[in-house]
Amino acid sequence: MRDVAEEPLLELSQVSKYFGGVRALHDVDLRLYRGEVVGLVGDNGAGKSTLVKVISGVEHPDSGEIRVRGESIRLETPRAAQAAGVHTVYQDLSLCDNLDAVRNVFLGQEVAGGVLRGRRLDRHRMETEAAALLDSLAVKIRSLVTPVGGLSGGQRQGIAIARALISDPSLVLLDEPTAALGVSQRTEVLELIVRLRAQNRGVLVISHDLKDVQEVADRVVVMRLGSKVAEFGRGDYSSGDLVAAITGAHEAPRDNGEVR
Ligand SMILES: Nc1ncnc2c1ncn2[C@@H]1O[C@H](COP(=O)(O)OP(=O)(O)OP(=O)(O)O)[C@@H](O)[C@H]1O
Repeated sequence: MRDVAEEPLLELSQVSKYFGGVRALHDVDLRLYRGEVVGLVGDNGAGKSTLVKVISGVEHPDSGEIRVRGESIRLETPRAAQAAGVHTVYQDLSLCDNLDAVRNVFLGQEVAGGVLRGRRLDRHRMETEAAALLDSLAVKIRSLVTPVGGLSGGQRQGIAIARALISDPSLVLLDEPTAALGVSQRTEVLELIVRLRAQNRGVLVISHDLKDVQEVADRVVVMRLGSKVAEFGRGDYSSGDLVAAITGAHEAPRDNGEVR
């Protein structure tokens, strides 16, 4: 059933997480809907990674509730998160440079002897499916059968996202997808994000790059010291507003928005 009604795909209520005496997350509320891109920003140590880990089943909240499509759920493991339709692409992408794009797209999902969702997969079928996934993201790779080590950062991100799409997740979490990329590759990756949204998935993007976030996000959530401190809709904020929320300043700095 399609939930075109306003039921959030993902809803966090009052989620807190401690590491010993460190309060990494404090009563965080977050909603994510289908077909929207939410940017998650904050200074170092703000709690972004912890939040992503909690949503991806890597860490477990000490208190609070997580709902997926309205149902309260315990995301005990990354596999449980994936089964709930949540897939995370981490910054390191976890690609095997010596393997080709097809093998990378299926990496870790062929463990049961090439069986995917109950179907046995042969190489030909894997090639066809990998090509279709990459196509759906408009990722252009000259050859699917050469090692991915020599591909551009944008293409590599495309392959990692294609791999995420094998399980047809409704929510994709991207951890710093544009970090360390040149201008044209960043544009490619922002286009990938737009495609994920067009596929009616929810997308949560962690980024330090406020320009990228402003460009691609329908909403921006700002974290500071473990708490969600602000939320802005597209077009409802300036760069200065974002910087002020991130740093906790009451007024935007006047010196070109440089973050200290
Ligand atoms: N495994 C851990 N053990 C102890 N403290 C942790 C652990 N993971 C995170 N923290 C602490 O929790 C707080 C939030 O960290 P987190 O990594 O979530 O922030 P972040 O916003 O992702 O920062 P960055 O942008 O630097 O990655 C920090 O004070 C951090 O030191």
